[in-house]
Amino acid sequence: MKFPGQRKSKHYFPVDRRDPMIQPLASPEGLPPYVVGIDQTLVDIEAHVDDAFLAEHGLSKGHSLLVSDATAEAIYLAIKAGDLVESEFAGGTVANTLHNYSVLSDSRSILLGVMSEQISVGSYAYRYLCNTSSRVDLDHLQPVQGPIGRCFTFVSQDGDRSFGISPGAMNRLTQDHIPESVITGASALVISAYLVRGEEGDTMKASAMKAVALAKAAGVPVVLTLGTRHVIEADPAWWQAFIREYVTLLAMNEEEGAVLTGEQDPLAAAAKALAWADLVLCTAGPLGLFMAGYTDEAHKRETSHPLLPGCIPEFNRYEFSRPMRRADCQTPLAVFSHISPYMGGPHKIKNTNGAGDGALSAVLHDMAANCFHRTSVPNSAKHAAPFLSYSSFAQLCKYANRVSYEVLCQSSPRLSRGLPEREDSLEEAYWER
Ligand SMILES: Nc1ncnc2c1ncn2[C@@H]1O[C@H](COP(=O)(O)OP(=O)(O)O)[C@@H](O)[C@H]1O
Ligand SMILES: Nc1nc2c(ncn2[C@@H]2O[C@H](COP(=O)(O)O)[C@@H](O)[C@H]2O)c(=O)[nH]1
Repeated sequence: MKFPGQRKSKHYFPVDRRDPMIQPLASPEGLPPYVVGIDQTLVDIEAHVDDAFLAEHGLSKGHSLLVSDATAEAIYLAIKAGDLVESEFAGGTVANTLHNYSVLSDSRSILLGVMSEQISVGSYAYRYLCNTSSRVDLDHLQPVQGPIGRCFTFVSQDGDRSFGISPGAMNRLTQDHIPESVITGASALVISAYLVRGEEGDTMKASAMKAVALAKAAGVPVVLTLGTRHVIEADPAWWQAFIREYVTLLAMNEEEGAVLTGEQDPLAAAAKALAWADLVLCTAGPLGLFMAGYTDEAHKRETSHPLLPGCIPEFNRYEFSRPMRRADCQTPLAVFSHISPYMGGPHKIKNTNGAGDGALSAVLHDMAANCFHRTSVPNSAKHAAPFLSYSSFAQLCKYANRVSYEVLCQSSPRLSRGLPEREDSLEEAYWER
């Protein structure tokens, strides 16, 4: 496993070097960690359109809506006829996150979902497989009759994107394709709110529920990304109860946070969501991102950064602490952190698609690195308490933000490579410009 972000030596732990303190990895528990995720397998078909096109096809700007087969066909014909298709690339919010996690960490992740049984060269299923990192293990995908999903991704002139989803067979994952040992052996289980959005007869929701129940019983952190506000606003109370019951890490953007919590301010939304989740990542577009979580009073660490104003005054005071589950804290202390976009954001944003997924993959990488370090160096002072991540809230924000920046600089939501090797430390890259 590659370390999350290049650091100065004081932060560096030599997981790939011989070290007398490192215990031999003899037991099956000592195998390298992996992250497992469940997603609707779909391909993003990107087209640049104006707002009139969205209105004509009943799409909602900035959101993801299901479309009927007839609408999908009309859209497809229109974008082909207008020569508007920019790219066709593997997508799916969880699959993007796993792909990016694997690229960043150079480690294995496992994707659960469906895949067309018959694949011909050039088909969407073929493209999906070609565009997925070889570090993402696809061996557990369920073979199905019929096509995977299509996600028409419309990029507007202002860079905003809207999705029209033609599901195909993407919601047909059945419970017998949720292998118990794969879930219980993972460093984290990643799911999205999209998984509950199906039609009569779809089995995806029940399969996802089986997985989260297994993860909870095994103490595996469940990571939920909200995906789009439409799914949440249909029943915020159901989601609050679901998060309280199952979710360790909640990832959302400020819009999704607003419908879940009723709070427009991303910091206030993150703080409110702490009533249900242990750790919250709330991205806020040009405002950067916020993290909220718990640490034990005994392990709190004060920041050396300037204290920030906000709806919670000096909210970042303890951002040098490391996140813990609330139930693992004797005296839980709520901790908050914020970071503005890396370098103020790219000079030119190519595509905001997947910027939030990118941030989440960085946090997952840090969590998995923590599991790896715990197994490799169990006596390390780093594991004096059951922390959820290797790094502090402040450092997690920095890394997540850095990865989002990388996604904004390219046209696909999936990283084509890891972070630049010559970036000696995140700090230096920040301050040297
Ligand atoms: N317009 C922007 N300018 C600078 N940074 C941005 C911009 N939009 C997004 N980002 C960066 O990408 C991250 C995730 O973006 P966001 O749009 O909030 O996620 P999502 O894709 O989930 O809606 C932000 O936290 C920020 O770091
Ligand atoms: N699994 C699903 N993924 C979806 C759906 N609608 C959109 N998406 C994917 O989201 C990413 C962009 O993520 P964001 O962080 O920028 O919002 C994109 O690649 C789409 O494939 C869906 O219904 N299900």
